[in-house]
Amino acid sequence: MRIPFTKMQGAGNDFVVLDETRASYHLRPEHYRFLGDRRYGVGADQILTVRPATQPGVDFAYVIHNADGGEVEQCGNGARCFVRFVQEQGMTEKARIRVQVQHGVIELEALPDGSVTVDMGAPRFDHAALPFVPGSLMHRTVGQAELWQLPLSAGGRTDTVEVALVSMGNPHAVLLVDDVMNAPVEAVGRAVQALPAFPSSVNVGFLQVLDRGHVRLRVYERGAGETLACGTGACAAVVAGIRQGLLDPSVQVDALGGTLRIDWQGAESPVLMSGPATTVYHGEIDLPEHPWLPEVSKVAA
Ligand SMILES: N[C@H](CCC[C@H](N)C(=O)O)C(=O)O
Repeated sequence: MRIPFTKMQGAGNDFVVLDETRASYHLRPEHYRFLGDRRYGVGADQILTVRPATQPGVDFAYVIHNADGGEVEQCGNGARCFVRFVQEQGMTEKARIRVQVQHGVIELEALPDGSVTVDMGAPRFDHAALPFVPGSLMHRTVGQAELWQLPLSAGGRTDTVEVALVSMGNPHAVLLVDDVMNAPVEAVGRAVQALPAFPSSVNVGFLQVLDRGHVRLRVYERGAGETLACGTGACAAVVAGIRQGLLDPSVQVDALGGTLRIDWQGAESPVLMSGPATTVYHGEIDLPEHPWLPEVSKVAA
């Protein structure tokens, strides 16, 4: 099956965008894995699909699959690319659109300077929202945040990391680090994701606070590994920092791949995210009915 796609990126988090507003391709997880593969397919952290809205007062539906083929609830950098895509494709005349995702509706606005602002909705902290199953894990309270002590066994040693938990529709565990560039992102990220406390896995953020309005962040994402930027991860990290009394309501987030701005007034207010969204190229790909990919474990990441 030959399908058109658009390659896009937001602060280095990259996407394959598919238009299913006229017809569905009826893709399976193996197809999304193939599209996301950087050797056999197009290569991307996530695959974003535009579908017709199924509820009133909404312009489009927005479906997200990680590179591992799994469908997920939300993608912030992808949302900015989503609105850029539907505008460039002439699918809407609006500068501000409402888009339905798994857990609700988000509002996206493309600004004249080329950046895009997204109302990502309010964060949630209840364990069911992630989900998080604490079992016998210990925690302490700092400011408004519960900080959970997670035992990680790596290399025969058991260390403990302390995380704040935030749901942006998708699950995030955020830990504070002194030097994000030397943080053991993959080792700790994988170990946290493997814990039974996270039955649906989790995105793991490594947050370095530079001052009350400026942070550095790296994220080991569920279903994609470390990405150059994570929009929902930036939202979750800033919310976690504000709740611990470390950050002001408006924060510049420096990710490896670019800069995002996150604003949150606390409590039930929505998290607002601003940042870049770029179309890289348009293409077509012959998608095999039964794509073959090597075992990831045998192939260097
Ligand atoms: N890996 C995430 C989805 C993509 C999030 C990220 N790319 C963003 O910009 O928010 C998850 O499994 O929840």
